[in-house]
Amino acid sequence: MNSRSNTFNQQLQSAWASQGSMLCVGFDPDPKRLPPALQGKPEGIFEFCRDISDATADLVCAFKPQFAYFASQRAEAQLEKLIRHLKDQYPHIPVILDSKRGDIGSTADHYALEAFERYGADAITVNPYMGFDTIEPYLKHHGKGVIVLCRTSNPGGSDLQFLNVSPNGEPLYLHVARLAANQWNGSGQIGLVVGATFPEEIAKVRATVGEMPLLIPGIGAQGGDIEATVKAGSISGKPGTGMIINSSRAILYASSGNDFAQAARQAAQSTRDALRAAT
Ligand SMILES: O=c1ccn([C@@H]2O[C@H](COP(=O)(O)O)[C@@H](O)[C@H]2O)c(=O)[nH]1
Repeated sequence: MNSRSNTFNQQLQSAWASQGSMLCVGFDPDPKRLPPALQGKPEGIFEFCRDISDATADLVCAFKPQFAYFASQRAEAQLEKLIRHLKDQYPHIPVILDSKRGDIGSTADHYALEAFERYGADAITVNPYMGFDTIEPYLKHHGKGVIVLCRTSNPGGSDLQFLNVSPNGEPLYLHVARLAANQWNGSGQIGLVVGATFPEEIAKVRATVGEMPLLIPGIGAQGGDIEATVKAGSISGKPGTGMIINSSRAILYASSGNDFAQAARQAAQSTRDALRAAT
């Protein structure tokens, strides 16, 4: 990042203010669910995501491509092209590469290069299970966002994240939140993933981490409650900030027809409006 570029955090603050939205549109392009006009097209995945980004860019504070959907289809070149399109057309909207990386430092160095230099993402999601030395390589990329899994939206997240890990009975996810806020965030680059399916835990995380940005997946297809989520994650005195609330399938597949982009816009608009109404 050159010294004149905005950091991920600055981009987010500006996007919350100028877009008036905490909605993040997630790109999880399932080849079986592409509209008829794009099925089997060599760049169908790119075109699908591009058209949805163009239809929703004025409604969002961030975009979040999910790496696995591209890699499983040998469509990494389409992911590169998509992020280039997003950065060219919507430089004010941060792009979060959701790849949930986690490995020893020497390998993490390369995951960081892949995310920030190859793909040009503004932020990445990472798994904290292997500890701080596996997160540090991402932080060397000054200004880039590093969003750490904390309390994930899936039911099985409770298998580990709810285990008590301290004498006062603190669950692992809160321990991660405390570490992230008090020890790992000297450079202000860290955010946390907390699922909309667990609003009580969102509130506990918010109480632990102050104003740290929270990436919140789980509304839409996973059924998370928008009102409860916004209430739990809000920052006192700063409405409309602090949360990047993701919806992927409910927006991408709002229509299975060739009108997919208009339908995605309508779904994104009503989600953005519901988030605003709950703020
Ligand atoms: O705890 C987590 C962390 C990440 N995700 C990702 O978010 C989207 C959710 O998609 P929907 O279609 O809106 O359910 C997807 O890319 C997941 O990999 C998550 O769901 N939960």
